Parts: sequence; C-alpha cells; structure tokens
Amino acid sequence: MDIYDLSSAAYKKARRRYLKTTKNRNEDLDAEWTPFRAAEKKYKARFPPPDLSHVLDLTSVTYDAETLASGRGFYCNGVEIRLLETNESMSSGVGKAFTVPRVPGLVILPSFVSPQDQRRLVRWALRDHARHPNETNLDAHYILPEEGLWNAHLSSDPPLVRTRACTPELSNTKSGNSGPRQLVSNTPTDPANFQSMLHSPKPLPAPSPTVSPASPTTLISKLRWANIGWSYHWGSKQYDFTKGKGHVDNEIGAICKRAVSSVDWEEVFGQSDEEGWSDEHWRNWHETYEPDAGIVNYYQIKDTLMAHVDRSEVCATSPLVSISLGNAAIFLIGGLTRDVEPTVILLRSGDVVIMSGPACRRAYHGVPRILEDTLPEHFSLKLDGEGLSSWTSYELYMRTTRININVRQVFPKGFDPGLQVEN
Ligand SMILES: O=C(O)CCC(=O)C(=O)O
Ligand SMILES: [Fe+2]
Repeated sequence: MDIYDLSSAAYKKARRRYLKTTKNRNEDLDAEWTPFRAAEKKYKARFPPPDLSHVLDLTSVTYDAETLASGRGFYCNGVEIRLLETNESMSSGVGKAFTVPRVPGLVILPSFVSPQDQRRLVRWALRDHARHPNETNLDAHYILPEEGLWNAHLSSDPPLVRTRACTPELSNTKSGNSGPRQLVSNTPTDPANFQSMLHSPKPLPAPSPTVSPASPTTLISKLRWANIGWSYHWGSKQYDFTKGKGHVDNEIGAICKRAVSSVDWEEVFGQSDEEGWSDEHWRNWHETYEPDAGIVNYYQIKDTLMAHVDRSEVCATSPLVSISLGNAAIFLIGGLTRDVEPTVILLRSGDVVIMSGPACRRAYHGVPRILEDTLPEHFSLKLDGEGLSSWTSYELYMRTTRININVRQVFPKGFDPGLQVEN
C-alpha cells in the first residue's frame, strides 16, 4: 500500500493527519492541566529554556522612598510585593523582608544568611547532618559508614558502602526486618509520598537484594534528603513520635528564630483580612516559635520537587522556615488547590522563605527547576579564617547542587506529645 511508501502522497497525507491529531490531543491535555501543573511544566522544560521575565527576583528589586511612603504594594516582574521594613532611600532588596499579597503569610528575606554562614551551613548539611542518627534516603538500602558518608567520600581510602539486603548479620535485627523505607521504592509520581517526588531523571535503585555495594562518592550524588528533629514516616505521612525527639542543630534553630523574630508579624497580619489572623497565638509567634522537625533537601541540577502541601505538623499555622543554599531555584507557590495560579519566585543562595498562617501553610508549592551555573561567587572565593583546601570538595559538590534546609514546628511550644520515647 502506498501508505508504506515514505515518499508517496498517501503517506505524507497520513503523517500530516497524525501530527495534527497528536497536537490536538496534547492541547486537550494542556487544557485539562491545572494552572499549577502548567507552571511546573513550563519551568521544568529544558528546551526552549524558560522565560524568567515573570519570575519574582528580589535581589534585583529596587524601590523609591515615595513608593514606600505610600504604603502601597509595588511590582517586580509583574508580581505585587510589599516591603515590611521601612527604608528612606532608594535601595535594593537585600537585607529586607517582603510579603506577596497574593499569598497571605508568605515572607521572603533575600540574602538573609551571610556568605560565611551559607558555607558553614553547607558543611553542616553534608559533613555533620547527613549521617547517623539522622535518617537519609540512602538508609533504606545502605549501611552508611560510621564516620558519615561525606567523610568517607573524602577519605583517601574510601570504604565500599554495604547494602542492607546483603548484610547477613543485620537480617535478623529489628531494623533489618523492618525493611527499607517506602520512600525510595515509590515511583517519582506516587502521590502517596510527596518527598518521593524529589527525584532525579535516573531514579534511585529500587530496594532489593540486588542493590550492589557502592562507593561513597557514587552515593553522595544520590543523597536526596536527611531528616531533622522528629522522625517522619514517609509511608503514613505522619511523624513517628515513638522514635524520640531528634536534635535540631542549635545554629539552624537560631537562624530560623532570628528570621521569624526579624519580621513584624503585626504588619503581616495587618495586610490580610483573612479569618483567624487576629488569633493571639499567631500574633505571638516570635515568643512561641520553637522549631522541632524538618528536612534537608539535596537537589542535583535536574531534580524537581512536585506540588505538595506540608500538612503533617500539629501546629498547622506555625511558621515553616526554608533556607536556600547553592544554585538558585524556581519556587512555585499557589493556594489551597492546584487550580490557583502559582506565584513564581527565584530563590537564591542565602534567601530565607517563611511560610506562615493558615493560607500559606496549606498552600501548594514545589520546585520545578534548579538553575544550572548559578552558584554564587562567594562559593569559589577564599573567605577569611577558612582554609581553602578544606572547602574545595564542598565547592565541587555544590557546583551541581542546591541545598534546602526546611524547618518546621510540629508541636506548639511546651506541648508534650505524652509518649514514652527513647532518646
Ligand atoms: O526546596 C524548597 O525550597 C522547598 C522544599 C519543600 O517544600 C519541602 O521540603 O517540603
Ligand atoms: Fe514543602
């Protein structure tokens, strides 16, 4: 038949028809997509590269005294924002706090963490935190080295990291029997487990006896998260309080508290007419805020975090503080459903985002894109009082990485979950 002759008119006609219907089908699919999904798709696309002209970039924002005196919001790349702290002269956004009226309760503090502190936090996240007793995504499969994965990776004679399934002496122990956690075994799109959506295009190996021992250097590139404080159970999407209250690093806690107390919450509440905002508890955040849980996310350049809501905390309105380090990211934040068009925000190294109050704490958000080659210069420079050689391996890792330290408060301050917990 003519249709099998690639040069025939019949074939060409059929191909035109096929392309047309496929295009229509794709357009139908696009039409079904929620605004949130459409934005994810747009910013995730490698080609053509996304247009960033509608992305809120607070380090480049400028404003004048007149605008500020008027008390009105002003626009950055089409996104309405308000400045919380007053400043008399024309100034840049660095060192200030901004709100986004479309997302009541969202506060952004550009460059809140100094370059030195950013590097300290990177060291902490890799060397001190991604190791026992803090759970990581790798624990499902591997018995991570006693000295920590990062130290093993740097060692001149790195040990091979053994797998759980291949370790006979552990197979009868409680942890051996409990099997690998569900997180890594879920497919990236499994809605039962949002953190599984933090994925690379090459998914982590499924937990099975066939997982092979690996070098610490290979595993470092597969590190995706490490738990902070109260242990989170990914299968049930609940905190597992029986595991005891894990420690929240003092410096992390201090940065989060400093961020929360640097904000004039009266002003934030005053901008919103949302029901419940006048509640005393929220007004007194700066006094009652005490972070007790969280996660460190380690994104490689092609990783994404799909739309989700962090709803497991008992304190449904207490601030969630999120610190960005390394390469910049596109952060989307919408509303209570995926039908709300998200605001698109560029998060750079050192930026702190606070998600607070009933609307913002239950808003869908996600990270569809890490922007390659956006590691700030201060990650490559020699900083005073810090040995350059010891920093080089961190810089190398960070060239293709974004780290996000995401800190929450599960319980109101002083609340005792009333469990017999092991420490
Ligand atoms: O990486 C980010 O900026 C956000 C991470 C996040 O939303 C989460 O860990 O729940
Ligand atoms: Fe989140």
